[in-house]
Amino acid sequence: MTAVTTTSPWADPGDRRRVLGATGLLARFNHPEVLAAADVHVAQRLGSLAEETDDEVLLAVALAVRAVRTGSVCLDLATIGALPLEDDLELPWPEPTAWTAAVGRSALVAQQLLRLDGTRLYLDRYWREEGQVCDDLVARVRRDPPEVDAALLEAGLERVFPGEGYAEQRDAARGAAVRWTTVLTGGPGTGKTTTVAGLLTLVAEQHELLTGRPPRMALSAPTGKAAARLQEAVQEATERLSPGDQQRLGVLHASTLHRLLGWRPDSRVRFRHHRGNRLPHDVVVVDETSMVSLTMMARLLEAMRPDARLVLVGDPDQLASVEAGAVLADLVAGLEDSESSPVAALRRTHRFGARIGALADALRTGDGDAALAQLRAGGGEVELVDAADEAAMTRFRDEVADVAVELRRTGEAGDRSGALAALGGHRLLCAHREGPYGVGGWNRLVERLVAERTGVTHYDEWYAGRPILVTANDYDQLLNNGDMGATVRDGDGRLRVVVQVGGATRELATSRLAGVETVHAMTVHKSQGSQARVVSVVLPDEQSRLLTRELFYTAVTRAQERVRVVGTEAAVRAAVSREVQRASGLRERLRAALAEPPSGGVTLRE
Ligand SMILES: Nc1ncnc2c1ncn2[C@@H]1O[C@H](COP(=O)(O)OP(=O)(O)OP(=O)(O)O)[C@@H](O)[C@H]1O
Repeated sequence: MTAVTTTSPWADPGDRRRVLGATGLLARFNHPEVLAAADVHVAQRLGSLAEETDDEVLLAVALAVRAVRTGSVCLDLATIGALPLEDDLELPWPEPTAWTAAVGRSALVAQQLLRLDGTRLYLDRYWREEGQVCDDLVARVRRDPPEVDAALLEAGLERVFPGEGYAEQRDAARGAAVRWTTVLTGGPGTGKTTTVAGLLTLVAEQHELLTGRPPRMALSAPTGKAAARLQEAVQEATERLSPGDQQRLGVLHASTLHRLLGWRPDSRVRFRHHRGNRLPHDVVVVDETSMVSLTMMARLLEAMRPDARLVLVGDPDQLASVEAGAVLADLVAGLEDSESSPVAALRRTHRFGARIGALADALRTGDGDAALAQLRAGGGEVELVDAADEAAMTRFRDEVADVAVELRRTGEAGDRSGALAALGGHRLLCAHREGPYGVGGWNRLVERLVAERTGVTHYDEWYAGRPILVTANDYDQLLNNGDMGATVRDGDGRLRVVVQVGGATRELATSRLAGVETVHAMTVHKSQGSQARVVSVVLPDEQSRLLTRELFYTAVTRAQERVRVVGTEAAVRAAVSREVQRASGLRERLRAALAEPPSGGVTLRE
């Protein structure tokens, strides 16, 4: 059976505060495993606003606040009582049917501070956003398709995606060319970016024929790092097109979704572009859509012109957004079975070896036996290092230290390209930040091993060979949260940091870098959207709530050539069987809406 965790890695497991004034069920559930103090406070506040005193209703409110805090869009009253808790914590969960009825009678629901849909309970804002995403998408899917010249399209498809090797991408692009909305999914290396570049050429060709001018195209991604990577990947894919197609596309720039929609100094969730001031673009591509939250998707959809094409690209099996929602996975599940499905799935891998692909597939489908079989099959591309085998662990630590020693050697010699090659050659990924399996512990261990080997200790924050991770967007230095760099010694003895930003290399004085951390090891969450030749994944203890299928899959698929998993069989099985489930009603709303006949010309909300 599949275990389910609703815990998000962004929940605050450290919040052990208890609310002194809490009574009844709120006090009972105010436990680090369930309700944080903030959840209780919000429930008390809303309760007093609406003069709601029912203990079970107030518990539901606090749990709805908790749900959003841990990545869900809503709270499902029917299933929340089955939440697996550590320490076999026994809690007096209300009986779901009576509980739902009590919530339904509440003044909070009557006053629309909360919304109840079946057994799903929402804070009003998320209910509205989910409804808006559903309505806007259904309207887009049902809109009359864009005009295309079929003969020109077919000729273009044959030119851009020639032969059997591109058949899957050709089909995906053919479908996308005749739709306003496309959800293009696929694991790493399945050719998504190649498909996007080819599709944009074809769309440009059609647009020019129809309007006599080139289309306005926008490339975007949820983070600066992902946007830089998208721009680089599209550039590379474009270079493989014919000169005529390259000219048609021109030079495309990518930006963050926030920047595309237009920052507003007065709001984090409202933008310059919205339903009353739509984006001017004819085509908008969003990469890494798995990292897009429900709120951001709502803002994007309302800012899109109905007659502009939207291409959402991503891998729905990866970890979802930091904020509430698992929108990409919901869109795929909610739309893929409909007659007018805009989902195009790429399955054939063009990049990594068969073994990594097979391991990723086993993880994606939750097949623990197949995952272990791949990990134990030998051959080097995929490997399991048994955490209980001391000799194997010593070898592993030595190999990790080898990378750091190479960074140190190249860094001391001022060898920029050597240092960047060492940095990009290997990535050590952990689930946790701290603890015995965490990033902090590994960083300290590696520094100690390097000190033992080289005799140089790391008392200073900066040292030649220090690998760094940029942890906040730095607009002055044009650095993105997630960029990585290596510290090298200059001819004059001073330390400099070389950072790979997109396709270019930048060099900065250490004093100019504010938000950085040492990155001999990094968390899987931070590794999202980046890749390395060799990846080592240190699995935490099998009890760890962070150990999920999505986390494991995301980690493994960062590898281009080789992946090494460090852990026990029990940890591998625990990871594969534990899926993150974020409660949301989006997929059901989409299915229900698409199952209904169109109500005489659906139009986009104005
Ligand atoms: N049909 C194909 N035949 C051969 N090689 C291909 C094909 N499609 C893409 N490739 C190559 O495979 C690699 C991965 O392609 P691409 O970057 O488009 O995939 P992706 O899904 O966007 O990858 P990711 O999201 O992991 O970066 C590239 O080197 C690309 O040139």
